[in-house]
Amino acid sequence: MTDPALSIRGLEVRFPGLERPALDIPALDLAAAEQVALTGPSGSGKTTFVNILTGLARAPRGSVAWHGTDLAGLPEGARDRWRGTEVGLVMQEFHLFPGLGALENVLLPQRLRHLRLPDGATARARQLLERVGIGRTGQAVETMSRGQMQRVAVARALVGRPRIIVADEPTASLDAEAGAAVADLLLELAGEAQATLIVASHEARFIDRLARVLRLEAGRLA
Ligand SMILES: Nc1ncnc2c1ncn2[C@@H]1O[C@H](COP(=O)(O)OP(=O)(O)OP(=O)(O)O)[C@@H](O)[C@H]1O
Repeated sequence: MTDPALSIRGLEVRFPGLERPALDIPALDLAAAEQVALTGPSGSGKTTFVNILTGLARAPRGSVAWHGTDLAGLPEGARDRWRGTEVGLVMQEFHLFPGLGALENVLLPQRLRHLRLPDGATARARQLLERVGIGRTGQAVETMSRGQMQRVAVARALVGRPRIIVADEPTASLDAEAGAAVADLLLELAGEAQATLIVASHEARFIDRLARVLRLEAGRLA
């Protein structure tokens, strides 16, 4: 693989009280724009891995390099800044801000990161909301259906043009129809943006649609 997007070497994460490492990944490379499922039984290390991949937690041993930046060598503040520009996150429980409309939710991370909104951010947010099928951009998010909420979260994840999109059980709390719509949007929009997509999921109907499947078993890639 020439110039992988992600290159992991010698990653090991241990927690107190556990005999074996929660994660033990000697080597893993992902190409840019690859679409990857992360799956495995409960307790196999998926959340731990997502936290390491997104820099929410620091790798205590080994290297986790995205486009040449080794997250293991960055302190927390630098990892947060890196995540803010490089990663779009979609979580199971949406993490939207109640009381604000869809458009303001999509723009909120941009507002917090930059002192003023970057040129074109509002236009791009509106365009993304239209793309994910949210017509009433001022509707307070807490009044939306769960499927609509997750579609707002997908638009928010993409608005800053991240090179990496990580979704943690994005369809687990949605019914089949809403889940399928969110899966379609994630695959299409990540593909169009040529972003590397990593989806942690238990759901066969989603996993089967991703080009590559990483299966964790007791912290190791099977
Ligand atoms: N902070 C922690 N302290 C101690 N043990 C932990 C900690 N975080 C995770 N673990 C342990 O590490 C292992 C992997 O946990 P992790 O949450 O990554 O699994 P998972 O595959 O995401 O599970 P699930 O699908 O149930 O969410 C488990 O044995 C868990 O109990």
